[in-house]
Amino acid sequence: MRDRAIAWLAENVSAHRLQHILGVEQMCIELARCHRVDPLKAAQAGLLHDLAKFFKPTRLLEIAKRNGLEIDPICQANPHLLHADASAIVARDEFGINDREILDAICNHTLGRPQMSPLSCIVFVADALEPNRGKTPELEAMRQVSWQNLYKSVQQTCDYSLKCLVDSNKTIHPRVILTRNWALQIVKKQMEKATCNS
Ligand SMILES: Nc1ncnc2c1ncn2[C@@H]1O[C@H](COP(=O)(O)OP(=O)(O)O)[C@@H](O)[C@H]1O
Repeated sequence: MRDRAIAWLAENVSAHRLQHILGVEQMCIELARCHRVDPLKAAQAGLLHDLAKFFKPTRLLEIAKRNGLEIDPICQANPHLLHADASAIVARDEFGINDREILDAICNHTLGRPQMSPLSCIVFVADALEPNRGKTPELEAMRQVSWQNLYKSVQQTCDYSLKCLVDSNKTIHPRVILTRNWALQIVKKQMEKATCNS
């Protein structure tokens, strides 16, 4: 499957995006080993997360409608946000992926989702932090956290994405805020527990 997926990606995304995807795949494997998640599932989700990245808005809307996805007003105005759901549909239809957890991790890679699985958390943070994203001190510090605390890393990734969206004057999909609040709540509970035990 991997070779076929890479050949498919080479035809359907840019060389730069393919590098990013391979970086996500590798970081997913390493994070999965670190956080005791199935590395095979993580590798597949990482490799397939951006299959529909270069699909045109009309195609994304058409795929979403055909598959009965709910298209909220923000996705309607910015169909590119549907590339995550569309990638999961391509993963299922072109590559025979039927594992719900893998498909969900692909769907959740851009906006996250409250209560998402550890596998989804891994793909969400790897998408933002894989090495090709750059070597700024902020990203390097976030990478450190990703090995130590997956939920803290989800929260930081949401904060980072929110800052970028505000700075570039973009409409913000509220699901990333819900994801951030969910992860923050978990981190706060972890801290309370650590204080109680000390
Ligand atoms: N919460 C959000 N609200 C609105 N747009 C978003 C949100 N999160 C990401 N985006 C936008 O969606 C696009 C895809 O995001 P992402 O999958 O993280 O892309 P990339 O891998 O290119 O960084 C980006 O252009 C980003 O600005």
